[in-house]
Amino acid sequence: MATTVRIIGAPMDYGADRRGVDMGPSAIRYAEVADRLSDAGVTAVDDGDLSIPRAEERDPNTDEPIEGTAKFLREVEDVCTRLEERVAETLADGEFPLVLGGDHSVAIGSMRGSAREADLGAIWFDAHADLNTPATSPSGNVHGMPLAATLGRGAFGDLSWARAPRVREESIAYVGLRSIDERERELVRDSEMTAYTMADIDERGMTAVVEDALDVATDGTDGVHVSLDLDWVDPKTAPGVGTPVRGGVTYREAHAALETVSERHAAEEIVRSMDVVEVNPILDEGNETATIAAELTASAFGNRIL
Ligand SMILES: NC(=[NH2+])NCCC[C@H](N)C(=O)O
Ligand SMILES: [Mn+2]
Ligand SMILES: [Mn+2]
Repeated sequence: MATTVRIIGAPMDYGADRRGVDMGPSAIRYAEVADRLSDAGVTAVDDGDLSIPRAEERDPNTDEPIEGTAKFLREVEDVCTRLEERVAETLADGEFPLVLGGDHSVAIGSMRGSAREADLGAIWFDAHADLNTPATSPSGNVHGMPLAATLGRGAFGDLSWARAPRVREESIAYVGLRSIDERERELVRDSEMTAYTMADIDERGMTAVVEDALDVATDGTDGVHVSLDLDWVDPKTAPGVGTPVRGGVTYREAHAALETVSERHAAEEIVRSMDVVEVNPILDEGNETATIAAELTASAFGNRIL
């Protein structure tokens, strides 16, 4: 990818149950994400972090006037509104926004910002569907809801999210699903989204699946958002995540996926924005998960063995 990559840290953990993902941006920087991008031949500029008050100083205010539960909803909205602005500005400057989370609710901000001036498709690399609404969520954690919020589904009170941006369900493809809540299953089945599960990857191989996912996300859109949740990778390989699910993608499959994205981008300039989320350094072993996050990011930007 030829353009300058602007790194935007979003050290937010309001959307997750377990403390620690707020340290994700530091850990991924420590794993030399900027140098790895330079090695891949792209210019990376670090914009620093959004300022985010610590969760202890806040009240989870679960008594929101909404149906169901969404903890720290106001706080998540505040951060995502600021992130949306930063992402939109970055794109307006002709640069590429790379958002480092933080829990997966940061994707609400990245996607809304990326979709402001474009019809946006997305590839969601994740063990989870993240399509819960406050009414269906078993946990009340907003990191299980970012796709619902971005699509304007569910009762998010009077939040700006209710006004859906230019993201259509049929332009979203999941890759690697393996943990879906009971009520969420119906939401995914009844949606227009395309879902490639781990079984699809077993059967067809990662490269073929990602090629198809790219077809879905580029069809009728102006560009693609890549959302990379590190719990997509098998927890034996990437243990530093708050909601690990066994049976995930291997180290090589993960690289193959991001390499496939970058090949298509090299030919067609399709990727507009990306976020790398859910790295939890407290649960990690020797910063391994953050290192994999940084490596996969470099693969997405064209880093190759030869
Ligand atoms: N981005 C994530 N790690 N999401 C995990 C979501 C887990 C579960 N589905 C929930 O709603 O609570
Ligand atoms: Mn997720
Ligand atoms: Mn996940």
